[in-house]
Amino acid sequence: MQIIESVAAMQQLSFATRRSGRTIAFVPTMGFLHDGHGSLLREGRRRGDLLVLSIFVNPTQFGVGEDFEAYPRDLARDRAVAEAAGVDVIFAPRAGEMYPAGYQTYVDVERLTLPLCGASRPGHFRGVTTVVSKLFNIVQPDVALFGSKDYQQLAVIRRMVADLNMPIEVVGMPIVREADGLALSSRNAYLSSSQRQAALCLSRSLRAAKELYGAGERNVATLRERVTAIVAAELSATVDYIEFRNGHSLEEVVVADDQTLLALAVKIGTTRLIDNCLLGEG
Ligand SMILES: Nc1ncnc2c1ncn2[C@@H]1O[C@H](COP(=O)(O)OP(=O)(O)OP(=O)(O)O)[C@@H](O)[C@H]1O
Ligand SMILES: CC(C)(CO)[C@@H](O)C(=O)[O-]
Ligand code: BAL
Repeated sequence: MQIIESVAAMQQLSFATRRSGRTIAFVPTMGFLHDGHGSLLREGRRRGDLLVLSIFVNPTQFGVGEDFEAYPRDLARDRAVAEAAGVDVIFAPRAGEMYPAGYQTYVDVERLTLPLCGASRPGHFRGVTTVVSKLFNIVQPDVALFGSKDYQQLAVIRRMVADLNMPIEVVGMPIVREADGLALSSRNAYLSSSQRQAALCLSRSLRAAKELYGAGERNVATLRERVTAIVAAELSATVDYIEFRNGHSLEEVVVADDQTLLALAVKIGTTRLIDNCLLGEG
């Protein structure tokens, strides 16, 4: 496994790989790897000849007062996880090379970025689509893999790839959870053990909404009441949003169907966690 920090060296390897007729699978991450990343890497290993993992804590997608500095980092551990997953190249650029002095170009997806995390984190998706475009230009993947834990991010990237005619297959992967339901997330590392217990209110409330939906409830107001009650029962939980949206357009819905996305963002103490499900799935 190679570790490449230079943009030029990564680009050279990508072009050489494609010229030789080999395919490239790409998993972009911010590091501090867990088995959610592991599932993307395993699928990437299956789909490409060269498997590239990027590790870059992207400053442009963090707002003022967010956790850019505190974001967990452990390159030594990530190396071991990547090696075990069969990664060929870790691309870990420095921020100064991705955003040198004079940098002023951004990619913006319009409507899909307005609600949900886009509303709570102004500028977040502009940072994501910008860095992902740059990474795509550097790594030149045939296929790129993203997790549906970040459901809106996946939808926004699919839109960007279609709108900008990027010749890349975007693959969305299911959410990997702990045995008790908690969605794996690098930010879970911020939680104390009591907060870790409280954080189960996210997955528990998704399950309850799915059960209610499965029993025939279609009224979003009723479904929302159930979810809100479960989250509100946790003293350390503060709701950022509880939203029922069309799983494709992300427009708000009042009558649920199988394609309705239930998306949550909840702060446990100061740690903001997200989770989601489609009401008709599973
Ligand atoms: N539990 C999970 N299951 C499947 N994919 C996941 C999971 N968690 C993260 N991913 C995916 O891994 C990729 C990299 O995400 P990232 O490095 O931000 O990890 P993260 O755990 O989501 O971190 P954060 O704490 O910032 O939410 C994204 O495509 C993301 O959707
Ligand atoms: C896609 C991504 C690597 C861009 O920085 C990030 O948003 C993430 O880890 O989901
Ligand atoms: N997992 C998406 C990256 C972020 O929260 O900034």
